[in-house]
Amino acid sequence: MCGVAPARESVGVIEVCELTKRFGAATAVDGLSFHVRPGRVTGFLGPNGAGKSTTMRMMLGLDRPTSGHVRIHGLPYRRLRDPLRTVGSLLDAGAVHGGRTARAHLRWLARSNRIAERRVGEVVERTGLGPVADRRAGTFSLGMAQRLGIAAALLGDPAVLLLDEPVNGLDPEGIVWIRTLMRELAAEGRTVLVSSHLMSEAALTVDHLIVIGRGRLLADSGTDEFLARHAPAPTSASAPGRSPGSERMPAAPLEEAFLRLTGESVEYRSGGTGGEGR
Ligand SMILES: Nc1ncnc2c1ncn2[C@@H]1O[C@H](COP(=O)(O)OP(=O)(O)OP(=O)(O)O)[C@@H](O)[C@H]1O
Repeated sequence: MCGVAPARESVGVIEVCELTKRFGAATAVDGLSFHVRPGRVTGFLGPNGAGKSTTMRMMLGLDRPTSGHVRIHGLPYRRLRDPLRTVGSLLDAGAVHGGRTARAHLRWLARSNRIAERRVGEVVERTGLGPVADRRAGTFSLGMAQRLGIAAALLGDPAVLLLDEPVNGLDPEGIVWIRTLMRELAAEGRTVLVSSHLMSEAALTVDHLIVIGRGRLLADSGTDEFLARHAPAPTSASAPGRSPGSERMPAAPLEEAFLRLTGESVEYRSGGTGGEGR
């Protein structure tokens, strides 16, 4: 899994290889290895504190791994020639200069990353920011700030998107919108990695699941396979629908399987040798 893949097999792929991050005595990420592939929405799931944000920060070169590495398109993030045009990310929607208008913020990002100015209008349109684009970002609701963060992520027309809890702060209409957008982005052939601590939310959107608990990999499988393997009992739910925004998977059994799996990991850790990890 951690070998160097031929360049053509790395296009759009995020390779996480034996990744570990310690903060002092605490282990936030513990020997994680998985691949995220293009053309589908991959859910990155785990309970609060499982290590999702820390892993995503290492993908973006914002945190340095204690050991192991991440490659995107076969390279560490810092060695990508045009990072914003390769990887778009939404980590902290609040990280915008509050005194600038949304449009000015996007223009500034475009200019400083050699991105064509016309992309600003395109992403404002795609994220529904039109009516507020000329307002100062400091006055935005959390939902609008989320949309601005997503507009910034899409600005460079990147092949890879990393979205950390993108539904946070969105109202029901916004949630349906982001779900549909993620499915469209995957259908365009992009790699979409979206973190959530709610399986019920992810179940409606993702094709593939990476589940972690206490920094360790618990599952890496398609949603159908995950359900078959971990759900407690067969359900009468019909086969998953595939149209954007529709009910894709029976959420309740998936939620139950997720709680069971992550619960087991907590039990295993606390009942283990003790003193290890966190
Ligand atoms: N800078 C830091 N210094 C110390 N500990 C940290 C730091 N960043 C994260 N941690 C710890 O690492 C662990 C993993 O945190 P992380 O934020 O990656 O989890 P998460 O899965 O994203 O959680 P959530 O769903 O709550 O956002 C937690 O125990 C957290 O307290």
